[in-house]
Amino acid sequence: MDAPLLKERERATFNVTELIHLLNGSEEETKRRKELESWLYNNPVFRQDDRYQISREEVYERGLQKTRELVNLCRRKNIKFDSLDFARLNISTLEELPFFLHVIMFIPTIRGQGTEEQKRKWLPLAEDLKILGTYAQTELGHGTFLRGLETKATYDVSSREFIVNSPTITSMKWWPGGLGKTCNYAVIAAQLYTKGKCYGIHMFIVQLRSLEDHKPLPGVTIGDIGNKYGFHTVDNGFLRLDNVRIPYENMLMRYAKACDYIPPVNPKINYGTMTSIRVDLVKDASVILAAASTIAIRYSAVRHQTEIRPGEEPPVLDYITQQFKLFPQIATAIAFHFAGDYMHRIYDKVQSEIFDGHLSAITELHGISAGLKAFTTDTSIAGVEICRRACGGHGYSNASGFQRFYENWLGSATYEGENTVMYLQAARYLFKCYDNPKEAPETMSYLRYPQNKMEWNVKSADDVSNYATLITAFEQRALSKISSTAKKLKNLTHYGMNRNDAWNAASVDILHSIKAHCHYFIVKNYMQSLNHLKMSSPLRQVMTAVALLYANYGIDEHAGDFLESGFMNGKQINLVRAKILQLLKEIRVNAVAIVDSFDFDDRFLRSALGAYDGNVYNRLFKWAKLSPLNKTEVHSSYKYLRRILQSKL
Ligand SMILES: CCCCCCC/C=C/C(=O)SCCNC(=O)CCNC(=O)[C@H](O)C(C)(C)COP(=O)(O)OP(=O)(O)OC[C@H]1O[C@@H](n2cnc3c(N)ncnc32)[C@H](O)[C@@H]1OP(=O)(O)O
Ligand SMILES: Cc1cc2nc3c(=O)[nH]c(=O)nc-3n(C[C@H](O)[C@H](O)[C@H](O)COP(=O)(O)OP(=O)(O)OC[C@H]3O[C@@H](n4cnc5c(N)ncnc54)[C@H](O)[C@@H]3O)c2cc1C
Repeated sequence: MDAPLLKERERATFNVTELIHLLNGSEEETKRRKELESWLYNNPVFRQDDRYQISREEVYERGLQKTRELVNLCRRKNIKFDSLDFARLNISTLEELPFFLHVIMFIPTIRGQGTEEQKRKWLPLAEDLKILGTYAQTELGHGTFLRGLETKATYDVSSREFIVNSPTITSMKWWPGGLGKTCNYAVIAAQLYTKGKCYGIHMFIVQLRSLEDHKPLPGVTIGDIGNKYGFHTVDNGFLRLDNVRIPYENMLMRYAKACDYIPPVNPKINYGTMTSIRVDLVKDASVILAAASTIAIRYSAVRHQTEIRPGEEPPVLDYITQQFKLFPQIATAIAFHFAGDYMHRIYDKVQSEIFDGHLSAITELHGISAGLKAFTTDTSIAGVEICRRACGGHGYSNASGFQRFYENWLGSATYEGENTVMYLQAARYLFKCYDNPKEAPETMSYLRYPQNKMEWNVKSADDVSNYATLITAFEQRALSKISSTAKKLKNLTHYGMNRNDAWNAASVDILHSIKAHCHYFIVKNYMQSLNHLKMSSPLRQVMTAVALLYANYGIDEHAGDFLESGFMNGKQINLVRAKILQLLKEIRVNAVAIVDSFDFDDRFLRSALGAYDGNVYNRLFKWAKLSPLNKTEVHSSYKYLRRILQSKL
């Protein structure tokens, strides 16, 4: 192992294994995760060393080979698709596999919106992979505005069938994962028409390809939408339906009935699958940022460059600017880890209420999940890029491992709800609670108390080491934004603007308000989670420093907000900045040990810069030699080069 990483690990002041188990939930959870990973990583099909030297078609084919291996493994080990074990396996492959949507959206939509009879029919087929489905909602012309979707499902009473049709080019389904070449079924979001009346979006199970030869069925035009930033293993596809007839029983009718139409108690119950993925994305944001931080910190500990003191070329991790870039990323990854735990707890609670027929909580769940999905994906996407840039030239190489994270994760700002739209959806709920504070859920309970123009009684750097004062700072910042925006909305409507135009006119302020609220929630949840966790005092000291860094860094990053709120003054902002420098120094000794606690296998990171042994340069050279251009000493295209060299200008 590279000596610098050895020395870094020897300097650690806490037990790495204790933090690994804390982040995994328990020692047993850690053991189970590592066992599952070993089943994957020991399988050569999950290799990735030549990932950037193969074509899109080979990448897609590899994706299907991995799917086959993953499915065989699940069958051998009796791992169900809706199990925690499968979720762990899935994140460990960190490849969006072609059948991915089948597991995370097609099956859950049937499970959540099918009648008992429909579940009895379709779930065994889907769980046994007799059929492979996707979630086909987005169209060429509409992704966000679901009420604007154009695909039609017209009920034909005489034949007891639905006629599913794409009436225009913009109504073609566009983007669904696995739609292009993999899936033979889809849950299709379509406007339900019966007896000449439109009843809005409902979900319909439609067969797309023959189960015998996989050819498209009559009336089905289908294919891949072409190359994208990432998701190369996934055949995101297009689909045009030309009056395809499906049986009456293929409309998912747990909450609505087509014949003599009975509407769902809450029409947005049909959107439940999207909410479940948004909840997952909060924890995924933590994993992606933790992986990128691991690569950047380990590399920064072995990369020596220039001098602080003459004659000494230090690891770049000794530069305060490098620490200022990277340590907040570690802190953010841990903050989002706890936010993801919170989201899953809330989701499970609401799901059980929904299955008991109580739908009231779905608006709150939507409001919270939409906001945190946008906040954590936006922040982590930016964080991965900060980590990449912190690795200089080698960070720009595919050998760094960053591109694979980045190219797939970039999509999270768009899929499952474009982030601006999600922020505004969350804000819609936030301002409703502001106007009716008694209805505010626990996550917005601070709205119940009028904003007091409190002065932050912070006199020294030590005062910014107190969770309560920091939580109050973020609370007051959010309240200040929300109340001033609410006043703006009130003025706009008072002077005659209708509510929707006023909302649009104030939407930039609304965006700032909901982001401030999300930030407050993340800080509060982070600190309260740490307070509830049992840990040794050496570990608590480290975790406290990291949590304080997350909060103080957030104040520094948005200093204008805190000053504008009147809650802090310039002197106090400087105290925060002094505290940040003190925390960077305190964390430095444990930086490598903290990312070791994220416990990523090298075969997950697939990074010459972030491997556990720190043997960067040999790994880079070995990877470079894989380049197809190096198959021959003189490339076959030399004939062109020769002409260039011999040509006369
Ligand atoms: C590792 C992860 C891998 C992921 C792989 C990628 C797979 C990707 C799959 C997809 O992308 S699937 C498609 C995702 N598409 C979307 O998310 C579309 C987003 N758009 C919408 O959700 C809606 O169009 C909208 C933005 C909510 C707007 O709809 P509408 O115009 O009807 O709403 P409003 O008039 O604003 O009223 C909103 C009203 O409805 C409630 N609500 C909205 N959504 C939900 C929901 N999901 N659950 C519960 N309630 C919802 C909202 O609270 C409002 O209620 P009220 O305020 O009126 O009470
Ligand atoms: C990798 C990937 C995988 C996907 N997989 C699937 C899938 O499996 N199934 C599926 O159905 N879909 C899928 N999608 C589609 C995805 O859900 C949509 O792209 C997404 O919902 C955004 O919709 P849109 O593309 O129409 O963007 P638009 O809504 O057109 O957004 C364009 C711009 O308009 C702005 N905007 C739109 N509405 C508003 C508003 N009300 N207020 C303010 N600004 C607004 C947005 O903020 C954005 O800046 C996938 C997309 C990607 C990138």
